Amino acid sequence: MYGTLKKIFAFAGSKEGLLKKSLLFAFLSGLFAALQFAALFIVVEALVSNNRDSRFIWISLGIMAVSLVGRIITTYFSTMEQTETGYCMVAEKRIHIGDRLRYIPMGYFNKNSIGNITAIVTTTLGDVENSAARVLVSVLGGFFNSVALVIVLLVFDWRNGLIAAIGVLLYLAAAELALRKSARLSGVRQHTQESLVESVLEYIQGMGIVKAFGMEKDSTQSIDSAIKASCRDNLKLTKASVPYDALKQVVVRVFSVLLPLASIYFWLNGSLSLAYGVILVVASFMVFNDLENAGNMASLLQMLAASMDTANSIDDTPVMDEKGADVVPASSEIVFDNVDFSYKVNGCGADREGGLGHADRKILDHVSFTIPAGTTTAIVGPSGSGKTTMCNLIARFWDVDAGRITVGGKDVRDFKLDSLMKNISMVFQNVYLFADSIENNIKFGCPDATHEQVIEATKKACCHEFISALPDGYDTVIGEGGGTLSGGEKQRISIARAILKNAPIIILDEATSSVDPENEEELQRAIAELTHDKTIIMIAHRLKTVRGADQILVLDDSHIVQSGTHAELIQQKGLYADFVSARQEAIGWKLAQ
Ligand SMILES: Nc1ncnc2c1ncn2[C@@H]1O[C@H](COP(=O)(O)OP(=O)(O)OP(=O)(O)O)[C@@H](O)[C@H]1O
Repeated sequence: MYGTLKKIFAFAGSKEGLLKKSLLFAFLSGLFAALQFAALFIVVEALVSNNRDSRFIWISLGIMAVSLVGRIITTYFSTMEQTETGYCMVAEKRIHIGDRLRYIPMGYFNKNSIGNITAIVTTTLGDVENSAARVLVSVLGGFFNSVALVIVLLVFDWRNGLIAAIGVLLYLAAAELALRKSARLSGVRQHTQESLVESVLEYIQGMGIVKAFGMEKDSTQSIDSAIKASCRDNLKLTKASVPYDALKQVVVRVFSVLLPLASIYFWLNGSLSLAYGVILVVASFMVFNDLENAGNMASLLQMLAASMDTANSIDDTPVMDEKGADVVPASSEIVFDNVDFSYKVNGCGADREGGLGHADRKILDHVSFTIPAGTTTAIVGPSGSGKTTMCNLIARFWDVDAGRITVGGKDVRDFKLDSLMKNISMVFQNVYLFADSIENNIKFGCPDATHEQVIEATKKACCHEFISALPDGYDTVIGEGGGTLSGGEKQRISIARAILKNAPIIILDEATSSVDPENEEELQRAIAELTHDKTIIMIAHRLKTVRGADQILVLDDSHIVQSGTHAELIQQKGLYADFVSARQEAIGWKLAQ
């Protein structure tokens, strides 16, 4: 139990002080409660000795009043501090996780699916938020109070005190056994809870496909089994604690009877006064009442500890930014120097410890090339050859396994991610827009931009007109993922975002999906504005774009198999010429028009 309590204090982080304050108030509340005991003693002794002096009644009432007011005030503050601790420490943790995720290699998101992370940030931390501080204060407060009462019993009559102490120790032993038993099961339950959230998310996200293929019935199978697993593990956890709960009950019941019986016995044999006897009978009920409350809460401790372990597990993932510095590169030249890269099947891309597992496929094998500053480089190659991966490595979504990638002569691993990304704008094929206003989506990489700057960017990206025509214009809130806009509109908004950011390097994944002619023309104009005077690396699908590039890199089978201008490559026999001649019938990549 000590380890679990320590974990909660550590989890509280900068809010540890608040937690301690809350405990202090709970402890004071216990002391005020014990005052009732003194008041009662005064009354009982007056009754037993037939003392009719009303002063005793007034003193007793006065003590009772102090006890009551003291309890109300201390309980109020203890509850307030608990609530604040719960919300604040979890808010801190959520922000910390959010920050950390920015610096974790993308491979982590493969291993730990989005559902898993969502479960941690919502349900797992929700449990901690609502109950960690309350449970801790109730458990520790309860134990403090019962120990304090045992001490009082020892002072009044050591024999009764000893019996109570044995009862408390036996109860604590049973509670510790219960905690140990639930430790393993709590972890399993935590895992099934995460799987449940994961299945629900997947079910909702895949609803469109499910409907399109009429698979509604089959698609619920995974969610059904996740619900059943969650139910099974919750039951297992509860059932596992039943014998220990019963044991705790036996201890409480036996000692609750034993203590008053002992007081009566000692009074009958003349070794205890009547007043002491009555007080000891009352106190014996109080000892086990507090202990029982604390013990019931203690069974939640292990579940909370498991939740905290899960939330902390994100901290164990190595981040990419630890050695980075704020670098302003001398130029926007990009160099791949003997780069090797493969996705790790059992780890993330940045994990370079284990070498290649048997199922790891090398995506890049000793790849070297230079993209001079201010030029356009088109990457072409069959589907799955690694074009996107190559672009993502420049932005350090993953780290290379061997060799190095430099920007302006500096290894990208020497940059802080923020300072690297100041130099790069990425325009993806699948645009993601946040459930926020159009203006905020455009300002995403540049939050300090003015409205005028946003309009200037949208005019260049050919999207000002359609945005202005929307009922709320730039304040229009778009659905999550940009669901309420067409593909072409989303693409142009993402280009406006990149224009506003004005980074010297543009990584562009050209749209393959057929855009209608009107959109197509506007899209090309937007791209021309974006890429003006920049260093561009693009995954090109259209022959027109490829032709205009200063350099074409043909990627196949983990190597750059050809490089040069269109005119040079078309002269050579090879993959590029084959692809150009195959045109529309191209096997994996399309050169439209
Ligand atoms: N996150 C990932 N984890 C594991 N393997 C991946 C991951 N992303 C891509 N791959 C694999 O790496 C290979 C290269 O993928 P990549 O997306 O870079 O190719 P591409 O040339 O851009 O393909 P396309 O033209 O179809 O978009 C593919 O076999 C792909 O399945």
